[in-house]
Amino acid sequence: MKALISSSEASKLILAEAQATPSIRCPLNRAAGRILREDIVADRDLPPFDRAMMDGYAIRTQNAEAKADFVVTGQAFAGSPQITLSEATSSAIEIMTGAPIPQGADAVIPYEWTKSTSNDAFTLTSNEPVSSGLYIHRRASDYPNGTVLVKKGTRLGPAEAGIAASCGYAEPIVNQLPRIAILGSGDELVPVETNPEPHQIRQSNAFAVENALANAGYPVGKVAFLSDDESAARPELEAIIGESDIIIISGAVSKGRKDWVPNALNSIAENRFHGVAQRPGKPLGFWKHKDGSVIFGLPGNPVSSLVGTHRYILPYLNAIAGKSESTIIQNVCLAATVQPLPKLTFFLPFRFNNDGNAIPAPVNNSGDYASLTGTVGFLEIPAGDKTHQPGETFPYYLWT
Ligand SMILES: Nc1nc2c(c(=O)[nH]1)N[C@H]1C(S)=C(S)[C@@H](COP(=O)(O)OP(=O)(O)OC[C@H]3O[C@@H](n4cnc5c(N)ncnc54)[C@H](O)[C@@H]3O)O[C@H]1N2
Ligand code: MOO
Repeated sequence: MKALISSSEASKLILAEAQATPSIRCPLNRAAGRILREDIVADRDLPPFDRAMMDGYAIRTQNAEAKADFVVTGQAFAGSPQITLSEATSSAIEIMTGAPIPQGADAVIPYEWTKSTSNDAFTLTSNEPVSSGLYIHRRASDYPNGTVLVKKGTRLGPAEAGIAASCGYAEPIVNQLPRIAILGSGDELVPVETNPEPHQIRQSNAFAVENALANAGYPVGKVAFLSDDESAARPELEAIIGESDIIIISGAVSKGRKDWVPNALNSIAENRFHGVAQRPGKPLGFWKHKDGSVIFGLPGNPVSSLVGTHRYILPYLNAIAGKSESTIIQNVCLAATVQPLPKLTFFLPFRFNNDGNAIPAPVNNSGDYASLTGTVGFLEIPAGDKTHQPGETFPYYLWT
């Protein structure tokens, strides 16, 4: 490891390598979680016609004021073209939610406000005021044709997918997904379904990191394990680098005798940094391969791997995807005192209290992943000496 660099410097060096992935058209039903590379523009007024907001009767309000009996002269259904309310006094059209308001009608009275007097007649029984426009969702009252409804750079969540569909975007232009590989390392690791020997542990980091990425919209294409024996593992490492855009190696990046990964990477890729003044996750490293792929070396301790993923890898993925909000980092108020670390940026897990302030929830050490459950993410506390007081604000990152 070289001299430690600061967390913000590490982030800058990583983001300096963030080149946008190509834009592609993707069928809407497979675009969930992708980042829009085009604006979604209304191709018609929203709503596109005056539509009924209740099941009931479309009438002229002047007749309602007279407390007249109404005669039903027709029916209007959603999906049927607009019809006309006859000019005869007291005529009404029975109408369903979503149907076009008949020509000549200016209000919809819900069934609940009426009583049938015969098969095709009713009276008004409610004292509710019936004003012009009642239960009519007016054409263009939400957005006129041509309005940008969702901006380029937005993640396609459920609402955005619905909006894109209603505007005719069957195949919106979105980010192409990078090919991501996660590599675990360490001879102590055994598969999750195994009964470990006393000196073994079940591998957990790849699951945690893969989950974090998948939840954020970045599915992982490959997960593999490297042995601590460099000569056996190195060809596999090189093959995986050759077929991936982003390689995340968890473990074997520190100073142990079997921590061969950093030197191996140094010989095949350019090291941008190795060692960050932070806790947890000090031995974090970052390499750029000449064929364009990037390699993150996450420290193997589970808390360090997860914090590094959220603090550095997800912002990189958001940047290459073109996500516009990726640069916005929110701040939260402390609900309790926090002692910073003198020389290291401190990533401190926390929970929200009922007021939305942060209750620190420190882990025992960076192997203590069980303490993360119940936390929502972590605070970023800069290096310093002075105890921070409740009410002071700090940036935070949420688990995905
Ligand atoms: N002399 C020094 N020793 C260490 C330093 C240092 O600066 N000088 N840094 C320490 C810090 S901080 C960390 S963090 C660790 C990181 O070490 P490695 O990245 O080399 O990780 P490993 O040694 O392979 O593993 C650490 C720990 O995590 C467990 N592990 C690894 N992979 C997984 C996995 N996939 N699932 C679950 N658990 C995993 C592993 O068994 C170890 O217990 O180095 C310190 N040492
Ligand atoms: O910095 Mo290491 O990630 O704490 O154990």
